[in-house]
Amino acid sequence: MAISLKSTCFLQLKKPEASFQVCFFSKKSVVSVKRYTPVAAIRTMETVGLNETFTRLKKQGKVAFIPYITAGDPDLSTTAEALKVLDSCGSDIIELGVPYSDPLADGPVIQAAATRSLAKGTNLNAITSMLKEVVPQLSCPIALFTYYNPILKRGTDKFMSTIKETGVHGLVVPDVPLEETVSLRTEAKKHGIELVLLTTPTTPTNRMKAIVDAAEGFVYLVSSVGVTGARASVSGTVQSLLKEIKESTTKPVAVGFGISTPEHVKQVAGWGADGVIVGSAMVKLLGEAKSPQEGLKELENFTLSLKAALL
Ligand SMILES: O=P(O)(O)OC[C@@H](O)[C@@H](O)c1c[nH]c2ccccc12
Repeated sequence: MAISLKSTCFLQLKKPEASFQVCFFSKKSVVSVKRYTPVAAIRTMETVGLNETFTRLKKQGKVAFIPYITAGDPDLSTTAEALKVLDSCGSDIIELGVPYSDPLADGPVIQAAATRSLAKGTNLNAITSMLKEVVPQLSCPIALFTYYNPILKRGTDKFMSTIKETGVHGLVVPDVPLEETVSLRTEAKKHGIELVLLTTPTTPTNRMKAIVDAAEGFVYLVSSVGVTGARASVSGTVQSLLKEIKESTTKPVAVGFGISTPEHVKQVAGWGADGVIVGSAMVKLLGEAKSPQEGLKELENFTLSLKAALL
């Protein structure tokens, strides 16, 4: 028996111990086929967290595909649809960026997306309202992506409780210095939020080890110095960086920055990454399309092409 999970449907199985096959379709082509027993299917419907997602994928010998998009670009209703498209095309975790006025680590594509989104009036309250509607419809966990200032403005405890209520599992804060992560980690843990930390090619080994020890969910390895943005190739140093990090932890390591083609995805997965993150190339498709519908269609095709590189 094969059903498409695009429509929410509940199977009435006469024999609860029976298992059934679920095909995940997109554009009438089967993206992946999974066999479920009713309990597993129900568990899958309730999204598991970041680390548990990596554990499940590792058991299957798979690498996580992790797209990033900026909330509110071109608008929040399109973001809601984009999350569902990314999920149905097989994303394993989705990074959702909170637009910020001074995105110092972002390149021109994501900076422009943040500017467009802020000009539309996007704010954290509108994003959390949208997420409360959409997260229950997703099968993969969300990691919210924000700079540190919006957290400080709202207050760390209030910020964490606010995002927890939306069903978000993870948080990535690219500009929080390691020394200031103690309070952030305490509040995140208190609210059951996995705080992802980043290490870069220029991070000294001892500092990298401290970052890796403190990271929850996964370790984000930034592939190259500079800001976010699609690059013609991914730096070969990623392979040795992954080896060095994996010698000091069993935590999953996902690689981001510059990855923008199926070849890049396959290459980084082949170097031993547990996850591959693609942001600017996704954001560009959505934010610069002639219409939201066209952007969503391009996003779907692009996501399937990148996901296929991991199947
Ligand atoms: O855009 P890229 O080069 O594909 O890199 C991923 C990146 O967009 C995403 O993870 C991200 C968005 N903003 C960031 C700021 C810092 C580090 C990472 C990010």
